[in-house]
Amino acid sequence: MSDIRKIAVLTSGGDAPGMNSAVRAVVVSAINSGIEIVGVMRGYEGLIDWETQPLGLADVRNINNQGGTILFTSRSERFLQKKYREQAAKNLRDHDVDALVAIGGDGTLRGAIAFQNEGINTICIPGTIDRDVACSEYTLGFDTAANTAMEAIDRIRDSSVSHGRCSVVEVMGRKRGYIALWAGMATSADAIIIPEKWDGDYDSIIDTIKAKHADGRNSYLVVVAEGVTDAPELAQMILDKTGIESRVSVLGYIQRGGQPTAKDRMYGSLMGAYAVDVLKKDKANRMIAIKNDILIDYDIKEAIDIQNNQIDSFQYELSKLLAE
Ligand SMILES: Nc1ncnc2c1ncn2[C@@H]1O[C@H](COP(=O)(O)OP(=O)(O)OP(=O)(O)O)[C@@H](O)[C@H]1O
Ligand SMILES: O=P(O)(O)OC[C@H]1O[C@](O)(CO)[C@@H](O)[C@@H]1O
Repeated sequence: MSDIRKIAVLTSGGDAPGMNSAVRAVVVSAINSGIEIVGVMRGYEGLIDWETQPLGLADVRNINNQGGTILFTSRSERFLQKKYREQAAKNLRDHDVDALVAIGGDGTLRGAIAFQNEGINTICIPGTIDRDVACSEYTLGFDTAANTAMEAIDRIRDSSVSHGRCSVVEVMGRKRGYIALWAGMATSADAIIIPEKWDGDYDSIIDTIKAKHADGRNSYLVVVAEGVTDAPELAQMILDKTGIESRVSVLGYIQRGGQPTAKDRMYGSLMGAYAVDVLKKDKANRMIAIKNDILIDYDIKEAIDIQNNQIDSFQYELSKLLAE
């Protein structure tokens, strides 16, 4: 019989489609196991201010299809300071909470590691559109974001073709190029610029566009991951060197919103239920992850030490080959 009687759940960092499914699965699994559950609002901020609400089955009914997070989220400057983490830990202890489930990206995981020092057992679920939690092959929200970006780029291309322009589309991803690679490959972009592979070779992009232009093509698509290069400067360079009118679209926050895909609902549900199982086994401070499409859990300190700044070279090379 597990010692866990009451748990808290929060979402933190950038919101990601699928977080609601994870919250729902945590709540339903906990209640089914006789565990009381409290929702912490606005991530680590709500933990510091004890902004919470008890969660019952009715609170999580019909939320699988909702974008964003019903618990709201934040980037908490205060949680970086030990005195506020102590306050948050005191709040949990004062309310007899035995463990915390934190759903978020690698920053949220770092927060959980710092929180471990305050004696709080935290289980993390990877939720971020960036797919940048290296220990896990998948993070909640990526599939929805990549599909949203793909659909937006499809629309941009319609206009680009009509006008005979080059579209430079900037997508999110923080320091990872997964959204750019997937959305770019799915829309047969002429060039995809991602941090893991970018060597600053603007000339090859210009040469590719010139060659296609000479071959009779009239529109072009370049997908750029945020932060790698300046999209307006790139568009200007394309105009200057090819004479082709170029326009920039920054997709921005539409990539974070919207109804989650089936994959994000499914993985959110699986990970949320798994997190409660981990607690029922009296495990502490674990990171839930997907490896070879199977759910596993790591010690959170081991999880953060897993680094992977690579992107699948086969996929990247194929994206170039298929950009005919
Ligand atoms: N080293 C740390 N110590 C304590 N808390 C931290 C640390 N790093 C991050 N956090 C907390 O975790 C919160 C979430 O991190 P961050 O804003 O980087 O988002 P994330 O979880 O990486 O998600 P996403 O990448 O999708 O935005 C931070 O706002 C901060 O409160
Ligand atoms: O919501 P904010 O704080 O502007 O953060 C934007 C960042 O969050 C993400 O959407 C998710 O981490 C990144 O892709 C992006 O760089």
